[in-house]
Amino acid sequence: MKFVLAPDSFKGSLTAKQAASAMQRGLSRIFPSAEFIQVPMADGGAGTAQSLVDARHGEFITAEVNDPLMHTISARYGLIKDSHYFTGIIEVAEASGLGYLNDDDRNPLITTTYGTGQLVKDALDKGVNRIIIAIGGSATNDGGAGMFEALGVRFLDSKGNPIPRGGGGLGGLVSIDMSNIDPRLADVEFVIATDVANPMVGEYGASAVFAPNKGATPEMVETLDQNLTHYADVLQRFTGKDIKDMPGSGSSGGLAGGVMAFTNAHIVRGVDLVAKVAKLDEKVVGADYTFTGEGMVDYQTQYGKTPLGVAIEANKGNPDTHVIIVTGGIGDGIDELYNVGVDAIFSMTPGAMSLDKAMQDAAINLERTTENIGRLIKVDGEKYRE
Ligand SMILES: O=C(O)[C@H](O)CO
Repeated sequence: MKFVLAPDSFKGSLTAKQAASAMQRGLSRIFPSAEFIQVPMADGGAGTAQSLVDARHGEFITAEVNDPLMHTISARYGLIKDSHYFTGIIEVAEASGLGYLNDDDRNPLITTTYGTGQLVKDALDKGVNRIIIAIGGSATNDGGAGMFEALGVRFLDSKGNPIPRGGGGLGGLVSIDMSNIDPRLADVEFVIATDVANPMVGEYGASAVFAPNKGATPEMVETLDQNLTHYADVLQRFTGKDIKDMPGSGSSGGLAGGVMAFTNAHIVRGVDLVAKVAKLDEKVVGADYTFTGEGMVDYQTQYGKTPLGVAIEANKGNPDTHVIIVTGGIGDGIDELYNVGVDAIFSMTPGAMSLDKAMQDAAINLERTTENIGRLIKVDGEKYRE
C-alpha cells in the first residue's frame, strides 16, 4: 500500500511538512507497514519557500532588510541547490508583507517593496543563478518600484529627483535611470510563482482587487490605479515591455509586472512550479492514495490552489489512484473538484469551535481525521488488510 501525502500548509497553524507528518501519524496507526511519501506543497504564496526547502533539503538564510514602511527587520529566504541551478526562493510577504503592519499603518500609497529587492540582492551575493519570486500577501501597490530601487534602478520626477516610495509616488514618475541596475540580474533566471492571474491595472487589476485589503479607501484605489497605469506606460518607454494587461502582472501590487519589465522573468502557476521542484510527478507513481489539503477548501481551490494541482498530477497516468482532501473548513462551490480527480473532501474540525482553538488543535485534528479515513479504506477492501 502506497500513500503520498502532499498537503499545503494550514496557514497560521501547520507548515506543509508538519501537515504531511500529521497525516502520516494518523494513517500509520491503521497501515503500520505501508509506504508513505511526504511531499510538502505550496501554491506560490506564503509557505512556498518552506515547502521547497523541505522538499529539496535546502536551507534558509536570514538577512536584515526593510519592511513596507522601511523599518529594519530580519527576513528569510530559501536556497536550494541541484545539478543545474542554485536557486533563491524569495517570498514577497517575507519582507513586504501585510503581517508587518497593524490596521492603522496599512497604506499602499506609501508602502514599498524595497525589502524584497534587498533579499534578491542578498541571494545574488550568495551566487544564485535562479530566483523564484513567490507572490502573495504583500502590503504594497508600488509595481515593484521599491524592489528595483534596492537593485540600483532610479525612479525620477520631472526635476530628476527620486520620487517618493510607494504607490502614491508613482504618479510623479517621469524617467527611469537603469544605468546602475545590478548587472547580475541579466544572468539570472527569474521565475514568478503566483496563484492569481490579475493584470496590473483596470477593473481586475492590482489596485481594484487587492489594495482595499491593504488599507486603500475607494479614492486611494482610484489614485493607485491611475498611478500604476502611468508607471506601466513609463516602464514601456524605458524597457520596451508592455506589461499593463499581462495576466499575473498585477500580483503583489504589480510587483510581478515590474519583475516582468526589468528582467526576462516568466510567470508560472505556483502549484505547478512547486510540484515540479518537489518532483511530485515521480512520487505519485503507483500511489494507491494521495492525500492533500489546506486550511480552507472552497470555490477558489479550482483556480490553481494546491489540492487542485495535486489532484491533477496524481491522476496523470495513474487513473486507479484515489485523491482525498482533508481541510480545516469547507466553503461553497467545491463540486468542480470532483470533476478533476478528487474523490472525497473531509473537514477535520470535530465540532463548533473558535478559529483560535481549531488552529491550535490542527495537528491532532488532522491526525485523527486521516486515521478515520484510513479505517474506512481498510474496511473497504480486503486487499488492503495488513
Ligand atoms: O500580494 C497581493 O497583492 C495579493 O496576494 C495578490 O498577489
